[in-house]
Amino acid sequence: MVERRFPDGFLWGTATAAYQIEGAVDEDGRGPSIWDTFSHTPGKTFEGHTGDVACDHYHRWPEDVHLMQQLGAPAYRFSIAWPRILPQGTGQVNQRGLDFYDRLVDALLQAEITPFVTLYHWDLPQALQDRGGWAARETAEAFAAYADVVARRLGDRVKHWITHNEPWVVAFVGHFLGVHAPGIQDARIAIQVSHHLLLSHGHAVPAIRAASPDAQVGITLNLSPVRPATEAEEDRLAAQRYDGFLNRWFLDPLFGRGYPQDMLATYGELAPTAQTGDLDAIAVPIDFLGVNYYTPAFVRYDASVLNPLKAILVPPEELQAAGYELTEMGWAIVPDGLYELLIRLQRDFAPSTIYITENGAAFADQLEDGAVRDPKRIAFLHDHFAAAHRALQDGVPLRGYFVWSLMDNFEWAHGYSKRFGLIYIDYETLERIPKESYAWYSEVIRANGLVQ
Ligand SMILES: N#[N+]C[C@@H]1[C@@H](O)[C@H](O)[C@@H](O)[C@@H]2O[C@H]12
Repeated sequence: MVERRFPDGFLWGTATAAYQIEGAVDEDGRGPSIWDTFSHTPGKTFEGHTGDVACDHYHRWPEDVHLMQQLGAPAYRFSIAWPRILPQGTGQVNQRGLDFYDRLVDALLQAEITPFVTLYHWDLPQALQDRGGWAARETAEAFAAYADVVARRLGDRVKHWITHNEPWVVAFVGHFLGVHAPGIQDARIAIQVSHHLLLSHGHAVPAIRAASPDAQVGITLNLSPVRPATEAEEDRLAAQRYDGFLNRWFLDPLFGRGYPQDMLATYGELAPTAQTGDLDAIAVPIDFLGVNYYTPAFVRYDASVLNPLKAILVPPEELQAAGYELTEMGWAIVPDGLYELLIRLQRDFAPSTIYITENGAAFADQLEDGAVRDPKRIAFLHDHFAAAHRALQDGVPLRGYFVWSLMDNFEWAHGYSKRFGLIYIDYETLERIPKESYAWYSEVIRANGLVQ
């Protein structure tokens, strides 16, 4: 008995990203990316892990497509490695790189799986970083040219395009915190990078549409409801600033409102340099908003922090002491946060369509007697699916849900120490072992809903 049935045609899927699963970093003309450089820099990743081999998806993709087919998910979100297509970032196109994705797309369609293609999931060609990276306005133009090349090759078959994955992480984790590639720690650069990422999105959308008629084009943002640690005025104001930093800084310009005035005031002379026409380009209408949701942001005021936000995240141990269950990432498990986020997006921005382009969790998965029992992941997904269903019933235009991730993979600075997959990867043998959650999710897809 299906208690929470989703609409007919709801797109259940899984998600991955090129650098996290492909490996084959020196094969078929691929150029180096900033994550090749970063992961090979001592001290940057867990135990020096790199994406050199990853899950070897570059060679094992037929098996992976078969596993998707067996799962029964009608959609698959993956990213294209810019350095495979344009090894120098611009200029000479590497046909063998295009050929790989051409074969993958054809195999997905053959398996009746709808491809959702993310054009940028963090693996900037190192050659572009050497020329300033996302801090340079020229990289925004290079991205649009790259989007054009890919859409011309795949646009007859790929009809769902995501320009960027999580520009907030690219800008602030890669250029302010410095714990992601390229490892820069500069607030002014990070804010300027956020502008160039949005500008590149604005220039890529028309290029994609020109090359891929009737395509649906969107962008994926990492978004969270922001909750003050206490009801104290200073915490509430800090949460408001953090909401501006994390959510509204991207949502407002994408939905035609320009940068939020309160954040421009907070940033002061750190505010980005924009040219006439930039905000109009960024506000190009999109067909859907991709939402990556993992956990709320719990925030408290802290005058001692150097950045102008004067806000810090409540540490995981405090959340745990307050009764929240945590994932292996130290993120509080709050399914209602997904409902709260979706309702807020519908109320404040009213996107025509929303896809949850990532939701999932890392747990301490163990291979025992050839099987991986992951009840916590099943419970996590069940409760988040239920929250999504509730939002659907309250009118949110949710059209699909991609579980992060199809398989365990290279979790950026955490290397292979965090497992998010529905499929367990034995990194010694690269064997794929579907976890219990894989079978459970397959049942949800077959029933198109939750059965209890
Ligand atoms: N951490 N974590 C898991 C997951 C990461 O593996 C993805 O690449 C990102 O898009 C997003 O951060 C979410």
